[in-house]
Amino acid sequence: MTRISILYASTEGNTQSFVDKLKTIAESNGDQLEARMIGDETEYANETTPYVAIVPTYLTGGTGTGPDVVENFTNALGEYIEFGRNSHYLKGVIGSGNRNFNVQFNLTALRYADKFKVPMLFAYELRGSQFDAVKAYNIMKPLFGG
Ligand SMILES: Cc1cc2nc3c(=O)[nH]c(=O)nc-3n(C[C@H](O)[C@H](O)[C@H](O)COP(=O)(O)O)c2cc1C
Repeated sequence: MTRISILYASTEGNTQSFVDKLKTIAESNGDQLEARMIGDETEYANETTPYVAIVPTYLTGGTGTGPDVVENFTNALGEYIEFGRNSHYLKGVIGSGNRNFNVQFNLTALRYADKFKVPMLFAYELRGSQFDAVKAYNIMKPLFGG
């Protein structure tokens, strides 16, 4: 049995829906998936075991990709990863967004991967399909020894 650990942000429920799909897939494979949502109310804590971050994209400002871009709603997750030694346990980032945003698609996850020097594991759109969730699960599982 593999134990997969996820920290995620979800403002409108799409990422929550994707995480729920991942949980069902993990359970049907005899694995465990622990997922914690990180929001403005979350107390900082020291992570002591590996995890993957799943983050949607909410950006405004400038050209969308330059230095003047502003991250909205998902900052709490980024700050939580920055806290203490938490970034040392981050194994990679899964991101989402809406392709209507063109070059800004999935940009927050790309920015996190760059900032924390971890792989950008997988990207999907909105709630993600069952196929997306299976792919993401298969990419994540080996990172937890599975
Ligand atoms: C105000 C706003 C800004 C957004 N900006 C982006 C963006 O820059 N790039 C992108 O790919 N998706 C963008 N999206 C789409 C969201 O990332 C997408 O709907 C995502 O699934 C939301 O996840 P959540 O429901 O878990 O919060 C934006 C959505 C909103 C409402």
